[in-house]
Amino acid sequence: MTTPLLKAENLQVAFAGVKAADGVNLEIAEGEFLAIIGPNGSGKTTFLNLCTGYIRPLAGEVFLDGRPITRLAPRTIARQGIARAFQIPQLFTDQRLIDNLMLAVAARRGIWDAFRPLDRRTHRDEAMQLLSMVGLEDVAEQSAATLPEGLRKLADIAIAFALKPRLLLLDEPTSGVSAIERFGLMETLMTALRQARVTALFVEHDMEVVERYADRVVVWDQGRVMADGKPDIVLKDPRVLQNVVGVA
Ligand SMILES: Nc1ncnc2c1ncn2[C@@H]1O[C@H](COP(=O)(O)OP(=O)(O)OP(=O)(O)O)[C@@H](O)[C@H]1O
Repeated sequence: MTTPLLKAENLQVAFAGVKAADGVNLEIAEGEFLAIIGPNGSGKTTFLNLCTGYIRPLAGEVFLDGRPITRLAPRTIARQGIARAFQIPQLFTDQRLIDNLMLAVAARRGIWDAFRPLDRRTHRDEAMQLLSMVGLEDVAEQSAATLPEGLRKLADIAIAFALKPRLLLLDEPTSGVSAIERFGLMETLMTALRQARVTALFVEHDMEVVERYADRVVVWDQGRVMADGKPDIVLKDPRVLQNVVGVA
């Protein structure tokens, strides 16, 4: 049997008595595109925080490629291959887009290289390649502040790719993006993931996006996984319809 890329085993977390993870078990295979859905406050973001080391569980383990990462620092986990893109893009808005990308490349390579003229050229080339992966090469010189939300989301994804991750965690990639732009953003994301051979997990509230793009959907409820399977089956489950989709 092949080792899953990510494995969560019996994760437990409580905040002031509220169980944000109440025995989470989940495996993600290499190459999967997995959606996490669930009501507000059910523990989806907490799970991403556990995988990236931002919070530590009271009990349980997270394994990357069979090796425990649960108690490692977030930057160590990032270096081992887990990157993250946020619901609110994490950009330096007073900087040009290309500068944001060059900083991300420099952070991976070792920041001091960025100040040597020769290395600056390599950083710039890699930054442009990352921008072209998500179709943003034409706005590279623009200030990040001037970009619409959909393009900022793509820029944040390009920054996550700068880490050369094996697993990308995305918190609501389509939130704040107009209905018209949503599918375009997802198409670009899917192409970039395939091209870079990156496995991904995304938290999503838009069921049309989940149905159209996810290979598998995992449903969270009160800090637990309540359903797990193919979108066309899970999204028809009456319990899921009632608890998550809001249709009785
Ligand atoms: N740092 C924290 N301190 C205190 N309580 C927290 C913290 N993080 C999460 N919680 C609580 O843990 C529970 C799970 O929150 P979490 O953000 O993981 O849910 P979620 O499913 O991502 O919700 P949403 O869909 O609204 O983003 C909630 O009751 C939340 O208030």
